[in-house]
Amino acid sequence: MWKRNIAKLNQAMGFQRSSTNKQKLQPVISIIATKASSLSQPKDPNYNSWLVEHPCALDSFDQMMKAAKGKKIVVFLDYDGTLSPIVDNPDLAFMSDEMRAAVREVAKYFPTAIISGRSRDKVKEFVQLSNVYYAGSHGMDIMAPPRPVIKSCDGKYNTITLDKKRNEVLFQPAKEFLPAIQKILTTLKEKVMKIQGASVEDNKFCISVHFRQVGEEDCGILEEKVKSVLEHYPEFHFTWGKKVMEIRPSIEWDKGHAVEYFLDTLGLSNSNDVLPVYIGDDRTDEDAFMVIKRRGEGYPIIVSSSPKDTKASFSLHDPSEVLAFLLRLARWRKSSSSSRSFAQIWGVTD
Ligand SMILES: O=P(O)(O)OC[C@H]1O[C@H](O[C@H]2O[C@H](CO)[C@@H](O)[C@H](O)[C@H]2O)[C@H](O)[C@@H](O)[C@@H]1O
Repeated sequence: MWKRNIAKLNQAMGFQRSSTNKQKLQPVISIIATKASSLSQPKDPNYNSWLVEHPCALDSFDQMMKAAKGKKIVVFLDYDGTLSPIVDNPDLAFMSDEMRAAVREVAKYFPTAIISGRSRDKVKEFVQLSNVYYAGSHGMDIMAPPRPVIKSCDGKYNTITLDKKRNEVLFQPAKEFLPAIQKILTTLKEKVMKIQGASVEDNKFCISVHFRQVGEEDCGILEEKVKSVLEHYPEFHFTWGKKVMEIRPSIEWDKGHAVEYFLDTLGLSNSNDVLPVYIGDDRTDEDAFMVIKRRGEGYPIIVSSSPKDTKASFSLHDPSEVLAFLLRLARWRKSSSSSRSFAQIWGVTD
């Protein structure tokens, strides 16, 4: 069983069957040791037919990279459910060291941004990498490369500031909503505290109300409470995520805009040789998938272990497949003709 899994994972990551190189096998062995890989589990028939429409990005890897030859790949990654598995306690959603190493490796060769619903500080604390860009609050809090481009949202939110020390720019299109967000947080915490298992997470420019650990009988009451608070704040709305209600200011800015913003600041928005790869698992990632689809070039990849309605073109079953994909992507780039890193090519420090 072990040997078969190793062979399967090696194949997924593009290693030769006959490879006995200990170093190459190491990450594979540790993946298997740390978590049960989806590759060892049979996939249900519905999933298999869904895969026809959304082929596995590992199986399609060679074909995808053939089309990517000569293009500038830019990598966008969601955090929860993509880089880290979904767990009951949001504070414990750590990513593995293997995943961190894979993201670090990818970011050596391609500009890489993490776009999360979490606060930017929180996701940075989880990821702990200095060679990636971060966007928190579903893209409403972006720390981007230092390009002098000002992107406006409805011509209203030109809030770029220069962080001289880090030499990066901060873009926060929902800054004016901060006082209201603080008020909503306080009220929600008071109300929600009474419901067992519910919790409120401060994501800076948005708020998450978690109900993963709330009994089914209390979920309706929780929803009513959240709605009753929002009645007093018409400039906010809520959306559903994975066992979470996400309260956000109603501005026209989402993960899709964040992708466009990063491409702009990287000076790539008008290039036709740019190929964004976006990997995400949740509804909010669909906005980014749509942007990539609209551009007509790039790979929107959904992480899902069950069939779901999505704008993504490719799929990965779970974070362990994300890990295999990232390792393979870095390995593909490393072995292609030029071994210059993204930092060398783009003139940035990694
Ligand atoms: O955009 P993301 O990085 O995917 O963030 C979306 C939400 O993710 C987190 O919640 C989800 O993951 C938790 C940990 O696995 C899980 O307990 C929860 O049920 C999921 O909804 C995060 O806590 C939220 O604030 C994010 O909005």
